[in-house]
Amino acid sequence: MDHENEEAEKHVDTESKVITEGKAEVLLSSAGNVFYNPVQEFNRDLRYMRYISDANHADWERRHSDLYCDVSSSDLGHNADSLKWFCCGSAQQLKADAIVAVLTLCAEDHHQKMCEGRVKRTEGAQENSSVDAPVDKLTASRKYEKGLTILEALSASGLRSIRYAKEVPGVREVIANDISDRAACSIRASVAHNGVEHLVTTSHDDAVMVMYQHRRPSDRFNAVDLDPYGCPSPFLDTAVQCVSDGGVLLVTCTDMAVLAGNCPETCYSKYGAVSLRAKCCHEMALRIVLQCVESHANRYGRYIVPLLSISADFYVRVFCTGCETLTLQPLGVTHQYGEKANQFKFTLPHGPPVGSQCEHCGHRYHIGGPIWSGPLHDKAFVTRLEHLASAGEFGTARRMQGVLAVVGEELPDVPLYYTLDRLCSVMHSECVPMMQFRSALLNAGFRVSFSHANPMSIKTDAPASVLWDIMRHWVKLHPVRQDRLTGVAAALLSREPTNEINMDLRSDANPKSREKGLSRFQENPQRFWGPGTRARNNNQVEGKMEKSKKNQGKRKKSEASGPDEDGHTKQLKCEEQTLSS
Ligand SMILES: C[S@@+](CC[C@H](N)C(=O)[O-])C[C@H]1O[C@@H](n2cnc3c(N)ncnc32)[C@H](O)[C@@H]1O
Ligand SMILES: [Zn+2]
Repeated sequence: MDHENEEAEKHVDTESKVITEGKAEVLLSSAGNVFYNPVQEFNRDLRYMRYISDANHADWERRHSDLYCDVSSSDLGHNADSLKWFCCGSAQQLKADAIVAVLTLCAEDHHQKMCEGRVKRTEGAQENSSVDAPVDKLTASRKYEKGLTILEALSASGLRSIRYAKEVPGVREVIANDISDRAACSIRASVAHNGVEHLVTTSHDDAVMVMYQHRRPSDRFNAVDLDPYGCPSPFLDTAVQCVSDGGVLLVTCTDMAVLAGNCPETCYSKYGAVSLRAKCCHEMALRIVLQCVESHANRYGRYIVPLLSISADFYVRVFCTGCETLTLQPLGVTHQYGEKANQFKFTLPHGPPVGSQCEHCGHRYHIGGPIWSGPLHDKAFVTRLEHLASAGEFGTARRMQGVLAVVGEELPDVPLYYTLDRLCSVMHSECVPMMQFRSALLNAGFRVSFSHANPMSIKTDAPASVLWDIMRHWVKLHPVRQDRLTGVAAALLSREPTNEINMDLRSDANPKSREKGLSRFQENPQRFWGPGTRARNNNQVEGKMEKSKKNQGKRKKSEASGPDEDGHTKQLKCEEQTLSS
């Protein structure tokens, strides 16, 4: 046994517990000085799902051409896809207040290739639907000299890295890094315990340094996984530089309270965007993170393509005084010209899109953002993940299928959403059955979908005036008590509807995922569900972290308490009524 392993043995004492997840076993000291949160299994499961990136990845092609020499290279775009079976999907954290974004990073000069690749793939999609073949020839736990390189920058127990090694085919090296000496020892011991020393390298360093040392294009990683305590901002500048072109960055944020509008000023200082306490705050949180990563990437002539962006479903109370109508103001306008998919010109938009007072209720506005307003997910990527999830090889497969199905149904071009319970509570009205509300939107010629972030969400391209007219129509049929007709409700109801509303039920109002009875929205899975606490203080760095713990503790309290009891109960009651009908 070498010196490092002896050290590892010392730290992982006889009291240590063995935790099994997927094909990995990690040894954790019973002192609790290394972070491990069992409720993140779903998150980790999705990361191990092999997937096909949307990027036309020349580097990947070069590295793997001899691995996959039996793959025809006639359709470069499509085969690059096939070659890019990869380790990590991403994910919904089964914890409160967490979001995850999986992005492909590309250099800007890569854009043209990518656009061409996209077109080719679309054309060839039918005849090439069996893309699973090449990766199936590879095995996990075996080292491929030209295989994938993966960095788990903040590894804690090393569990993810070991699972990457044991469950992902075609890996060259996984670096499991952590700044804590206890964590590093624990990783070493678990790596030896699992017999994956040939694949997993333990690194005991500051994640920022590790990533800076891999900025050169030839040294970059195919995948970088960031799962910090709270906010990933300190790591983003280096992370966007050390991911290869078409490679993947996985970002987890557990400071949802900050992102969801509880501390807009903190959000601005960390993410460069103001968060809002609105019902759509979870999607807004994702969009804030995406714009933050994108702005870091842009500094280095790179851009992002979001593959999957998931928010854990957690209720946040809203204190806005008006009707909460949303309006988006673009910061730039893109015009396509010419025949080619990548020929754009950019102009400044006109604005602002609203007056000083809301046209529906007369209240004033809050301004939040900037946010990423493009698609949150890549459809092809999500479809692949759904296929893999339905193969059912993961502990959380059922949840995966449900969440991915809702994600796949989300309207890709409609940022943010309303929630039906909130529309009803603004009006002080009886709850509208969800299917009836959705039918009214469809009958009026608009599109509607759920968002995975909220079971009561209404994501639609209908203007707010149509939503309020549906509510006015509903209130005509189900009158509100006179004594409740005050404030915002009175202002909204003082106007006659201008759109003709038809609430007749339609079968297409019921999405497939709901029809199939999939487990679409997460439930609180167990006691102590949440982001997990930091590992116990055991070195200087963690000592420093402790100092800020007090402040975080204060914040956590408000996060953890989440919804107020009344609000939550009321929402659930309304949900039960509207969803069941
Ligand atoms: C939330 S835990 C990671 C959990 C892990 N990814 C999992 O799935 O179980 C965060 C880890 O980041 C480590 N850490 C904090 N700052 C770091 C830094 N600058 N460089 C490397 N590791 C760091 C901590 O020691 C801790 O183990
Ligand atoms: Zn209003």
